[in-house]
Amino acid sequence: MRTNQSGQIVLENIGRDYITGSRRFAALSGVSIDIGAGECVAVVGKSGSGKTTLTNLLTGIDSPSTGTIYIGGNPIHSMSQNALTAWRGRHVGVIFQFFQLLPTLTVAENVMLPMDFCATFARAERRPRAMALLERLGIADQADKLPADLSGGQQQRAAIARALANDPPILVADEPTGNLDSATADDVMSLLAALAKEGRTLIIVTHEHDFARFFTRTITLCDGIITSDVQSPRANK
Ligand SMILES: Nc1ncnc2c1ncn2[C@@H]1O[C@H](COP(=O)(O)OP(=O)(O)OP(=O)(O)O)[C@@H](O)[C@H]1O
Repeated sequence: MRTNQSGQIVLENIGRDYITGSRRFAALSGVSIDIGAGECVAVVGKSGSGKTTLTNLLTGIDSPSTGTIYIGGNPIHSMSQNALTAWRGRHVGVIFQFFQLLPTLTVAENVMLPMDFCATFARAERRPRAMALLERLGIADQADKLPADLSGGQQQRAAIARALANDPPILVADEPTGNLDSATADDVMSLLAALAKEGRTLIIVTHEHDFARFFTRTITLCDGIITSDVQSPRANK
């Protein structure tokens, strides 16, 4: 279990405006959240409510128009793009609906990429670490295949292994089960929830209400504003 606060996320009065021509549109406004290390948080809301905008801010893929974001004490709202990219590689694992594995690299090479990019592990340690992660995700036997040769569930497991490559304190997943059948989706969500129990912070955008049991907290967005923020005991403890 992690004991430090590197997984703590504090957003204060966040706004994100998009400007199209002469129109300014507030995709998020007045969003303040304090998420403790190890929380497993669902972000829900109708299409267009601002969920992806919020996750892009948490991963440093995007920056807020107003407000502050401190992650593990780092002021990511004020970092340069280069600093953000370096920070993200070590601190946040990102999981996407459509996996986004590089199609020309093997599964193991995909998992090694974040380690290669950040040089977090010595070169000789990278493949063994990738194999250990794939073993943990139950797909070590797929390591030398290309992503296209795997099922959707296996590809998402590979993407989770890649997200864990640099042992980040935070995982952010945008609709990670949106492209999977319901049994596979349940397996993937169980896996993700287990990672939160190790002390990682998990933020998961989901449309699926069946998954409420996996979360310790559910944040609902509507038109860019938080309309509810409910803590719940994790039922599958
Ligand atoms: N680059 C952009 N330029 C202009 N408007 C944008 C841009 N990105 C998002 N928006 C708008 O911001 C609002 C929030 O979008 P966002 O993608 O965050 O919603 P969402 O809740 O993730 O939706 P979905 O569930 O459909 O993915 C939407 O009205 C969207 O049209």
